[in-house]
Amino acid sequence: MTTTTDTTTKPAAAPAGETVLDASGVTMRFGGLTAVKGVDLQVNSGEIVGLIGPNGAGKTTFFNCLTGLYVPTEGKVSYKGTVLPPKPHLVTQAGIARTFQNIRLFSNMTVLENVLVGRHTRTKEGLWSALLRGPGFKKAEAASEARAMELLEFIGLEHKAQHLAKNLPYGEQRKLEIARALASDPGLLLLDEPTAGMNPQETRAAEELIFAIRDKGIAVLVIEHDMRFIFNLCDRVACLVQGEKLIEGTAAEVQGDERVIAAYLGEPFDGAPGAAEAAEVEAAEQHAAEAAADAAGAAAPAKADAPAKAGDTEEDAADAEGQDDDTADDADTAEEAGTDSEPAADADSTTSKDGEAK
Ligand SMILES: Nc1ncnc2c1ncn2[C@@H]1O[C@H](COP(=O)(O)OP(=O)(O)OP(=O)(O)O)[C@@H](O)[C@H]1O
Repeated sequence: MTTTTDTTTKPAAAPAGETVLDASGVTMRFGGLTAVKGVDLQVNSGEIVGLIGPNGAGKTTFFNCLTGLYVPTEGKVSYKGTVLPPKPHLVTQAGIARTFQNIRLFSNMTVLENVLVGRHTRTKEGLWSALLRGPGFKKAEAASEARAMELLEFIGLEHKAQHLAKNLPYGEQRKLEIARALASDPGLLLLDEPTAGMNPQETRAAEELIFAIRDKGIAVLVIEHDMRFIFNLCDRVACLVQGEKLIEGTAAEVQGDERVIAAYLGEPFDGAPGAAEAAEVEAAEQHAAEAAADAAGAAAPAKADAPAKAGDTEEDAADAEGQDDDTADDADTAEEAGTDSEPAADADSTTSKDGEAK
């Protein structure tokens, strides 16, 4: 018969300063899209590290690479010096837990049961043992339940242990997710937008909770869009832009970096990730527009004095009209050509011009 073992022993808290997470050169491609590009990031014990970046910067994809949900195209992820296999359950077993951007509770289970689910990686309950409910199983079950209640007390929800998860207010559901993640006794907790949808009081409470988690010796890596929250909370902040790490530093360093501000405002800046690709696209568009404008000029009736060549505006055409004897014909020609050779910056009109030119 399979024996029941409760492995409730907590992993020893890392000594201060030990590298808990070491991600190096993590790259994730989806077909032609590089969502994460060569990202290096370390998180040390005793630290709260923030990961920020505009929408679509690759933050969640990076989390998914860390937790084995995605197999990175390149790079490796180590936890306390051991390279992690890209399998979520093995990553959890190793000591990394996470929450998700969207709440993923078992809504028809009680608060306590939700936390107990999070304990399963720390217990080994054999099938026979579970079916027969022998003394070993009962002991393990009681230990798990005690630990789950301890966690509920820690997040302030012990009085709601028997409530259905779906009946909790939003802020408490978020807390419960954190308790469930903590139930696997992690050394590193990854939080994906833990305060999304929270009111200011709930956000403040979440901040307190994360500090308390750090004080228990658990390192935290947190994605969040609420900058006040991030800069208040984190010892270090890394900013991703278009999949690349733009900057990493203290809250003050990152907060004051004008490239970060520009990235959030969507303004271009020298050396911005993706800037080279954007410049290539711009040059190609410019080239196509010039070619189309030339073709439009060539397609116009070949009158030596006709003004309707590429780049001429309608005003030019109208001026020329007055200088030409064949006024009616030239006016039509000039109008068409002038309209068709509007400044070449508009990619859509470039396409249609191209079509017409051919
Ligand atoms: N499974 C997938 N298949 C294809 N593309 C994906 C996949 N997951 C993410 N992406 C793309 O990768 C890019 C990064 O997405 P990701 O969700 O990681 O960004 P994010 O920084 O977390 O954004 P947000 O702050 O809005 O959550 C986006 O362009 C997204 O569309």
